[in-house]
Amino acid sequence: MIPTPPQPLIRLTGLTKTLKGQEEPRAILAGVDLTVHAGDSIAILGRSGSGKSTLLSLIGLFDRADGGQYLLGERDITRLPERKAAALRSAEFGFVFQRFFLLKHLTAAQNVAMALVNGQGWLPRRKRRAKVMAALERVGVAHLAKHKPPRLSGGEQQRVAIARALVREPRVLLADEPTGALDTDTGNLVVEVLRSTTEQGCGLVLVTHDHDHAAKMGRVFHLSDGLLHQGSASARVVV
Ligand SMILES: Nc1ncnc2c1ncn2[C@@H]1O[C@H](COP(=O)(O)OP(=O)(O)OP(=O)(O)O)[C@@H](O)[C@H]1O
Repeated sequence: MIPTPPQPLIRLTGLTKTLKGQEEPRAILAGVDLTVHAGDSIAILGRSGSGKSTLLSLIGLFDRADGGQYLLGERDITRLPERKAAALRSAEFGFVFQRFFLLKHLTAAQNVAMALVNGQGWLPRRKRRAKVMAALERVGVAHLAKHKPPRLSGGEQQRVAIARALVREPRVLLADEPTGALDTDTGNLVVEVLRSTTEQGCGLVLVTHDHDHAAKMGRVFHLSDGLLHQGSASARVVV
């Protein structure tokens, strides 16, 4: 018997987004196709303003596409109303940004625990603690659980932010320039940490300007003229 291929986590087909400002409407995404399976790691490269963050915000349900189709598993969520989108966003996605957005008066563990408050109500203390410590452990900073952000390096803070994104066990991690504020070595470490999350079945979509970081992902796409072109990290699409 031929095994059935696994169901994709995400399937985007012909996704479009046009900006309707005061000037002429401008197509930012002109028909994006992308499939993400469990355990996939995907890099999206592209020049500044090409629409990478726009695409990530559509995938993460911060915004909705104008056209095309967005399937999450088998569910069509192309035109989901905001209330439902918010619930799905916190249940299914983890987000990592260039800035860490940690609360400086809370410890690393408390920062990670904050993500559990909104998503799952208050879990019993012991369960909450176990989840928080497991997330910190996963990114190699459990020993810093009691430290507050001002005492942590940039790379350590970003790892705490990744733990915060992982603690609700998202199906997909969306990272927008997560190494933008870090030096080269620290950035490399953070990319390794992000890549390692896919070993436990998380899907990862990384937006980056760094071709070396992109090359560490399983698939590399270039966004240009509103379309995703699959290629290698070194192949620069002429725009
Ligand atoms: N809310 C908005 N209002 C007006 N223009 C916007 C808005 N959001 C994005 N844009 C424009 O849409 C285009 C795509 O922006 P986007 O941030 O997605 O690009 P990007 O590839 O992520 O860029 P960068 O690499 O510089 O972060 C840009 O020209 C940007 O100026």
